[in-house]
Order: sequence, then C-alpha cells, then structure tokens
Amino acid sequence: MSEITRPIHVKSEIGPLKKVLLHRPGKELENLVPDFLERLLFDDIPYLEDAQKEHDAFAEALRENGVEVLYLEKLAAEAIDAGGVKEQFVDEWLAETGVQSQAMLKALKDYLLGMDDTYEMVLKTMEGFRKTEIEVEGGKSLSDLYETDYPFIVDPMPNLYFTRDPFATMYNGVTLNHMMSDTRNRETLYGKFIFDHHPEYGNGKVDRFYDREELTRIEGGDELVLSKDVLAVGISQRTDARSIEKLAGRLFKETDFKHIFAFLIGENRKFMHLDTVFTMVDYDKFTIHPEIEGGLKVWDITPNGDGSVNIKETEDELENILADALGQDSVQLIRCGDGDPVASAREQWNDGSNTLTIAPGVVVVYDRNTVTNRILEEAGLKLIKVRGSELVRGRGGPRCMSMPLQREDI
Ligand SMILES: NC(=O)NCCC[C@H](N)C(=O)O
Repeated sequence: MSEITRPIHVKSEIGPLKKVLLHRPGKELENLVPDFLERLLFDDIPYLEDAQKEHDAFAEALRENGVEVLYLEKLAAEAIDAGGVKEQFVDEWLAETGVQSQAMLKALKDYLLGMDDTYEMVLKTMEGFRKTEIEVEGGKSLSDLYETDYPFIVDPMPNLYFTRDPFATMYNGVTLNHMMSDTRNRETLYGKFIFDHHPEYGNGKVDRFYDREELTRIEGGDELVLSKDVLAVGISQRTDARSIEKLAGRLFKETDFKHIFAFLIGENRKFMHLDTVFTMVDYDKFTIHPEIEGGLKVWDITPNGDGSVNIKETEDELENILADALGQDSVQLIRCGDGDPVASAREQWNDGSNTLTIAPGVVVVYDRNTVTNRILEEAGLKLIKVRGSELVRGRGGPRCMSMPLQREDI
C-alpha cells in the first residue's frame, strides 16, 4: 500500500477514509426564514441545537472508525492568520455580498476587522448580518429601499455544512468550484483562502484543476472518483457539460485518469447532483435512484494523447459500462427504496442514495431510510447509521456533508 505523502490524496470513493473536512452547522441556520428559503436552497428550517447534536454524532461516528475530522471554519481561520490576509479576506468577502452602499461596506468592514478572534470572525461571515444588527447614516442602497421586507444586509450561508460541493478532491488536488447559485458561490471563498494560504494546504501544496473564476459551473456533488482511472461527473442542474470538458483536458494532463464518464441526470432540484442519485459503496456495488435509470445517457471521455479528448456516447447497460471501467466481472446497482415507487421517491428525497463510504463495503447512511438500508444490508454492506432528522432539511446526506482529504489507496 502506497504511503500518503500529500495533504490531499483521493483516488477512489471507497478507499479507507483517513481524513475528512466537515463544517459544524452554525448560526447561519438561524438566519433561515420561510419567505426566502428558495433563494438559500433550503426546504425547511432546521432546529440548530439538534442539527448540531446530529452533526457532532456524525463526526464522532467517523472518529470511532479511525477518521480524522477537520473543520472548514477552523482551517479557514488558520489560513487567514497564517497568510496575514485578514483584511484581504474581508474585502473579498464584502465584494461578494452584493452590498452597494459605501457607508454600509465600511461599517461591515470595521465590524469584522474589529473582531480579534479570526475564528469568530469567520463564523460571523458565515452567519450573515440582519438589518437590525447594523444601521448607518446613508447606509441604504436602492435595493433596500424597494425590498423593504428583505431582512438581511448580508445573506447567511446555510449550505456550508455540505462541504462536498464548493470544492472537490481528487488525486493530490482540488477543483475549486464555480457554483450555480450566488448563495453557494460565496462559500468557495473559504476554499480559496485555505488553498492559497493554509500552512498545510496552501501555497501550491495542493494541485488546482478548476478555479472559482471559471465562467461555467461545476459542483462537488457531481464529481465522483470511481477509481484511480475513472472519474464520473454529473451533467445536472449544478454542473455544465462545458465544465466537464475543460476539467477532462486538465485531468488527463495532470493525473492518471483514463476515463471521465459524464452522466446526464437532467436539471431537477430533487436530483440536484449526481451523488443525490448515485454513490459507490463497494468495489462492485452502487446505490442508485431508479428514477434516473430510464434513458440515462452516459458519455465516455478519453484522452487523445495530443492534449485533446475523445467523446463517445456509451451504448451498453450502466452495469456493464461500470464493470468494464472498474475491471469487475459485474457490478450490482442497489435501488433506493428497493425499487418501490413510493419508498424510492421518499427515501431519495431524504438522501437514501447519498451515502458516504469509509472503506470498501462500510457505509455511513441516515437511519431514517429504512427500506434502502435494509437492502444495503442484504447486499452485505456494513452500515453506520446516523440520525439526520434536522440535517436532512437542507437536502443532503452523509456524502454531501463530508469532503475527503485523504483516503488510502485500494
Ligand atoms: N452534494 C449534494 O447533493 N449536496 C447537497 C446540497 C444541498 C443544498 N441545499 C443545495 O441545494 O445546494
């Protein structure tokens, strides 16, 4: 087994997970209000105290299974301090808030730079600012004057606990993503500062295959490292086919990937990312939501050797495509909800197909998806069941809530 020598080392979806990045849900969840849930990509309002308990239990389950857990908010603060870039961070964060009034921008800047503890300052940038928190003479912009019901000066970032999406790890690097929505695009600033300035993860120690400045969108929930040879990427509500083509060219130059499969899953909130309908749980086993199977198109992108890529639509059954690409005799697709239309729709909505594999055949799932969990166990998988009653209200499961930093090779 090769030794892990780089801060990011991810060559599969299932290799024993050594280190993972989470974000503990914070006060940003207390800034969700019913009238603006859609803008912030939520369907309901979680109870923060219980969401934190559930999240702590998720982190503890990972630790009990030998995984080192790091937190995004802590790495971001460490990076800002190590780089001596607090003011730069605040300026860049302000530039993406949408605030127009110079007086308000100054008040926000003074407020944040007045916080001595960088970690607390980072948490505050995640939480957002209510209109009741800061009032300044001449601080209203045109939008404040007509959007009088809008309660925030700066929106919260409630989706941060889905660390899977703003960047994605593969080989010894990351794609620092350009997200579909304004609300989630702001999250990628933390990754930028970590990968620019953190003593362990910054200053060129981590390869960069995609950048937040790119003009086409891609999100980590669509990026699945099926093996050291094969990456799967969803063409989805969140990821544009053009991003996959750009990424493919770079990855073929800088890594040993041999195939990039582009899965067309369509633009639909309930199937927002490939990992909400398809995850890998063992060398030869996958979860899948049956609703995407009919008419699923998959393109196989391969390197040409001269820097260009070949793109070919696959014609075989998904099982055969995956078995061939992964060097398996066959693979098993385990259907969310056991294929029952009611159970599969309900359990997919509650992230029954969104599993986090921490070793081949060892999988973290939400306890609530009882039908899917039963068939996963019948297929011989060992399940680590965590509670997700509050966490699921943001529409994400164990894979969405985790970003692997290091996995052992398999
Ligand atoms: N990979 C994932 O599917 N992540 C879940 C993201 C949920 C979040 N509310 C969103 O809509 O982006």
